Amino acid sequence: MFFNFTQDVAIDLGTANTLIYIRGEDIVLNEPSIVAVDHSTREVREIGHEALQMHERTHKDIETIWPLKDGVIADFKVAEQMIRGLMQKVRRNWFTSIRSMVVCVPSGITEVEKRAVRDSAEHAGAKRVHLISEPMAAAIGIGLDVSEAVGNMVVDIGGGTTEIAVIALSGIVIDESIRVGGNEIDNAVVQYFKRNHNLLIGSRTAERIKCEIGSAIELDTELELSVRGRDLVSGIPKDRTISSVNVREALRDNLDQIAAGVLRCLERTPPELGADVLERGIMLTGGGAMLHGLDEMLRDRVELPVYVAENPLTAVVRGTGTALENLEQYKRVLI
Ligand SMILES: Nc1ncnc2c1ncn2[C@@H]1O[C@H](COP(=O)(O)OP(=O)(O)OP(=O)(O)O)[C@@H](O)[C@H]1O
Repeated sequence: MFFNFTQDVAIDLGTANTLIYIRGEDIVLNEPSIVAVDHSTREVREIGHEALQMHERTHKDIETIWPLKDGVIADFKVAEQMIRGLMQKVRRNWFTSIRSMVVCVPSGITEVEKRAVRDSAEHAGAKRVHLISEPMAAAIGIGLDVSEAVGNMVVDIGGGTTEIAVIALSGIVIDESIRVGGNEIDNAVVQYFKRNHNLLIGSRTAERIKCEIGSAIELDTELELSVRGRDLVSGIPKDRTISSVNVREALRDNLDQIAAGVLRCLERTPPELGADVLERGIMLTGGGAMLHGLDEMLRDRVELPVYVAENPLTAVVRGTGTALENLEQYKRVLI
């Protein structure tokens, strides 16, 4: 009988979600990038879904930590514990070790930040670590041939950052990473209802509002949602009905920043590649691409075709997984 005690894995280590792909299998894990630790001993209590259940509901002995901020590792030790813990959830058996690990990172990452990712992956048990930039992984993940002498523009809207890139000949020709993503948008929703409606809501409620009734364009029939928060006048929890019109207003500044980033990249794109983008359109990936009407809003602003990828949340890990499966073929796209 043959036992294989090594695994090759691809990881989309995201600000909001971590996804793991195992060579020869598929995406085997998709969990929020959060860890609950004991406040005094710093021992890990829960990782992923279980830790998210505790978020904003903890007492003084438990702390929930998102170890990544703006797409990069902000808490090295916790990031390492998270990778180790999530790998344990998908490990075939106790003896299995990780041979190769491909990890995606934002395109604007510094050398120090790259080092932090490598070290975390190595400390979590990976013997060989390769890095790939997020927009490149997203492009591969949605099936684009990145090696062609043709320009493709990808906009990956994640939890911490929006990565905009024009890719051709296995390289990134133009890129921009802006620190606006789903978290910033949720925060804008919290601030909006606090300032304009005297209603204090938690970040998870803000995210639910964004996903359920948030939109980038006017709706034929505007929507309403009942939410719970603290009434800042009476000081007690209340149910309130909020409208999609208000949510859109809350999102406006952040969406304007994303549109401005796309326009800046287009202005810097060499004309031949710009012509390719005009023909092929701009592809949106990442969870933020699922915001209702974002493609339409961007289409109006940049006057180019804009499409949402089929599975925007898994595009990056799929591309990272494809690079892992074909390391030789993709060696030029690895960092
Ligand atoms: N329907 C939706 N509408 C708007 N935003 C959404 C929707 N579904 C998910 N999101 C947002 O997508 C974000 C997560 O996306 P994703 O998993 O691509 O990010 P990430 O890879 O963790 O982050 P980063 O790439 O910045 O490190 C969250 O902020 C989430 O709120």
